[in-house]
Amino acid sequence: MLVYVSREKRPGYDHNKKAGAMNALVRTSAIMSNGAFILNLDCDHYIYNSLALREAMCFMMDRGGDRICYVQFPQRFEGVDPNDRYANHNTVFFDVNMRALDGVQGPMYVGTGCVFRRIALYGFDPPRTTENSGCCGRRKMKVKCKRGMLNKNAAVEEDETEDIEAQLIPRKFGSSTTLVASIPVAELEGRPLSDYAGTTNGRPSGLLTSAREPLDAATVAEAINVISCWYEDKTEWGSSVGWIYGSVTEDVVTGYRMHDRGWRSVYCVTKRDAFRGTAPINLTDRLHQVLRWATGSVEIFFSRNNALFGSRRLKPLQRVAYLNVGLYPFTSVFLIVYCFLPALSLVSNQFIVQSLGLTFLIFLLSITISMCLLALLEIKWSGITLHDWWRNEQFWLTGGTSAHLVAVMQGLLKVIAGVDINFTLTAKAATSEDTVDEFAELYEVRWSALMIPPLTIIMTNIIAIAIAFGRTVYSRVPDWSKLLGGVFFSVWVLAHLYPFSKGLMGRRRRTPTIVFVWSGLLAIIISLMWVSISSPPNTASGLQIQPFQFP
Ligand SMILES: O=c1ccn([C@@H]2O[C@H](COP(=O)(O)OP(=O)(O)O[C@H]3O[C@H](CO)[C@@H](O)[C@H](O)[C@H]3O)[C@@H](O)[C@H]2O)c(=O)[nH]1
Ligand SMILES: [Mn+2]
Repeated sequence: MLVYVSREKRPGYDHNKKAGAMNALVRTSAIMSNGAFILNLDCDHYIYNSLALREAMCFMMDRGGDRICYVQFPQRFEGVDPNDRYANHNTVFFDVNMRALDGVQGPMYVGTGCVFRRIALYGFDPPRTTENSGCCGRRKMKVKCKRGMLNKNAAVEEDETEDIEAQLIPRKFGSSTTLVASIPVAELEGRPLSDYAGTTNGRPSGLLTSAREPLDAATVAEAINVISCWYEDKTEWGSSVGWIYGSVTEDVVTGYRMHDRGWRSVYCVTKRDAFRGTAPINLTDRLHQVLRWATGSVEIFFSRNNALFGSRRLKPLQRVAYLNVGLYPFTSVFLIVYCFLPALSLVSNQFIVQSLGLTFLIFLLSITISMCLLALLEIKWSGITLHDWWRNEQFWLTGGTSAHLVAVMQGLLKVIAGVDINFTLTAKAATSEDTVDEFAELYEVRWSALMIPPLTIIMTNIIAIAIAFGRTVYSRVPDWSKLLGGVFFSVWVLAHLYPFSKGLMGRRRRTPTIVFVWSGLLAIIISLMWVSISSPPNTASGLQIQPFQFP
């Protein structure tokens, strides 16, 4: 059965974007087919490997699979330039971070390519879970969750509480009795088979083979009723049932709520990509996409979805992972300081520490070595290429100094002054056959204020190098090794921002070098001016310049 659904939208009713659309779909499909499992794909993604669905079912239907809320597949993209200039494939995220999360409590939900268990979406608890307490969650307690209205074999004494729960149902799921009646059915059909030794409340075999009755007019009318725009009024849809509203990254929040209830999720990487989609390859679009994600993260940090307030069912490491999701945009502040520091020390001719002591060198060395080992481990373990990793590092700095910073400021504005956050949909690449260059988008330069901080960093570092160079050349005893040491850090920053500067140059591939030569010349001229201005006035001849000494 294929049904195309278009929900009702009206002025005066917030349609809640994607989250609202998904909730409407969940309800209307409950009436029409009530499948126990739901695949969610974005409009810019498609199925590339139909067998992937079966793999998801294997996890869900396996013994113990009834505590899995969703199976997430990696996002893979088409139409990205072969050099992957702005790390659009997000390889490090999808092949390192998400795979690592699979060993904790499960990967985050990333919005597309995800198979859900229907009743997990309804905001129910998993059948059983573990509560962690004590230091670092070392004390564990197995919990069998009461299934509330789902528990059909409830003891007679519980009848009274069930009645109360039954009365609350309209408040939770809305007024449709058909919808409410479909919930226990979906729960039963989603269970693993009962003939495993370990399953206590499995599904009798053959249950799913029974024929479905064709839709009658009454059913269709009910299916339309549940997607009318006032259906959600005074219900818990969007607050604790279904996709959660009010965030620009509704996916992370929705997945978090499930993990918080104690559900597990699974990451499934198939040999042949399960799904494929498009990604923005233009610098401006990419920066705006990252801005939206980072803004969502800051929002999460300042909301009740901050993992610090999570329940005890969240595994300690999973809590740390979600904390990181909310915190990472804030690192931009430090990142920006780090990008200006090399320039500052070149200009002022001072290193960040007064003297290079042994302890400092040991610290520096051990941190550097452990970071290198970490990178090596990530690359070896996940099988990504060095190129993928390097692109990711580069874009981390580009996004970190631009989008993340703006996201933090936007988030603070929202929290302190209540200014609302708008976001633009991620631009979809226009794939027309007649364009000569497949990656024309890549070279399109569209100005955005987000580009100012990285651009300033580039300029400052180039000028600083020129100043230091000029000073060393004109000093009586040139200290070249010191210059080299200082320049190294600046060049390291510049190397990270190379794809960004390429993005500003537009189409002609020759341009970057020319512009670099020009900006280099410009910076040297500025530096010479600086040197002549700052030369002390009491020198005898014109060109004699006092040597600069390490303080
Ligand atoms: O009013 C709306 C707006 C968006 N969508 C859907 O939301 C998807 C995501 O929007 P897109 O502009 O493609 O954003 P991306 O940055 O590509 O999306 C990533 O990030 C989003 C926010 O975290 C997730 O929702 C997505 O699943 C994830 O692919 C779209 O494909 C649509 O299917 C709607 O259904 N209704
Ligand atoms: Mn998209």
